[in-house]
Amino acid sequence: MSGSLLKVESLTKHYGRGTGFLRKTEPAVRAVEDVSFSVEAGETLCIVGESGCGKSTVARLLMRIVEPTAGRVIIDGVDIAGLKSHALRAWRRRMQMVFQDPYSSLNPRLTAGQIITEPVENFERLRRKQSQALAAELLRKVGLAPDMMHRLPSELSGGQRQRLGIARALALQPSLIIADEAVSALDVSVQAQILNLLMDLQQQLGIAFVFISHDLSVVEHIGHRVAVMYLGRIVELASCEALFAMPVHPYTEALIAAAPVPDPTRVRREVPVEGEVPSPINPPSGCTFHPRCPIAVERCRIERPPLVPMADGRVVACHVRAPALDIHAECSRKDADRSEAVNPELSFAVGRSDFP
Ligand SMILES: Nc1ncnc2c1ncn2[C@@H]1O[C@H](COP(=O)(O)OP(=O)(O)OP(=O)(O)O)[C@@H](O)[C@H]1O
Repeated sequence: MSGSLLKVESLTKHYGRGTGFLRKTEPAVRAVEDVSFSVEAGETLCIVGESGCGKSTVARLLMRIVEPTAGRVIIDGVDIAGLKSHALRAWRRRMQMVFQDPYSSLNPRLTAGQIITEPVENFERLRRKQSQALAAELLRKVGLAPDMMHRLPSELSGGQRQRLGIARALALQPSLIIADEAVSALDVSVQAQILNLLMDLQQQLGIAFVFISHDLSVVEHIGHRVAVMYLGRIVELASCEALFAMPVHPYTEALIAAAPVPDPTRVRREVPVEGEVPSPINPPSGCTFHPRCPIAVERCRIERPPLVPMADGRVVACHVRAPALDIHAECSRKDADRSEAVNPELSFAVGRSDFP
């Protein structure tokens, strides 16, 4: 995985809550805990999970809008934590963000043309003709007429504004775009247009996406791989195809079962997930999903399950469905009994790992 465009290693963010009543230090919000993944050039990695599971905090950590409590974000081999202002600015050209709300994320006083060219003008001076040509080119790229460059955001529809947000993100020719709920505020038909536009741009320009969404139908449409988050942690990371065909973690299974099925011929198992999402201030012991899990066993209450690589390349954190093997104990047993060449139980654990 050394050639990954983006590598995230054990990323953790605890939001401090300062001192409260009677100067007692209030416990931190454990928003993101030990999150690791990688993204290849031209790939779309989706991050899904219920509200409050830490998706947007991951996005903010990737963009260095907030500082991590621990862990590393490495882009093209460079750890962004070590970058000082000049290098950080240069690096920011490579990673851009598209936000959920196309209404509030665009400056209402600037024209579409100024909005698009502003990021470039932060780095270099453009002549009037150059900026007009750039705005026209990028508007065309996102399916808008070049003469829209003279309009204000208030004169555009929701879908047109989101296209404008994408054009702005493209202006610096990034290799990675972080899209945080980028289509959630749009009508379903406009959502499909924007998703198709993002996929076309990926094909043409080889851009990678980290696509954050709570909507599984959107993820199934656009994703190559999917990371499922629960209470700040990744519980399953798999190819999109494998995840939807056969979810392994009981939380993934419940999320997919709860999502509306667009195809009536496709039957999904009913897997109810009961109870509320616990607080990230005082998360449950062991597997944090255990209080809501229909298949939890005693071990789940005590021990946190590690992410275990499976034969099809996915990683899953579940004591029941993906039990971690004690490889050392297994090897000693094998040394003692050399008559058996291959252990069929061990073979499942050898697959492509998403650990950096
Ligand atoms: N600045 C902050 N200070 C304290 N706690 C925060 C802060 N930002 C987020 N949190 C908490 O961190 C946790 C994760 O929040 P985050 O916004 O990352 O979740 P999310 O999965 O993106 O949710 P949503 O889908 O609702 O946007 C939540 O419990 C949230 O309340």
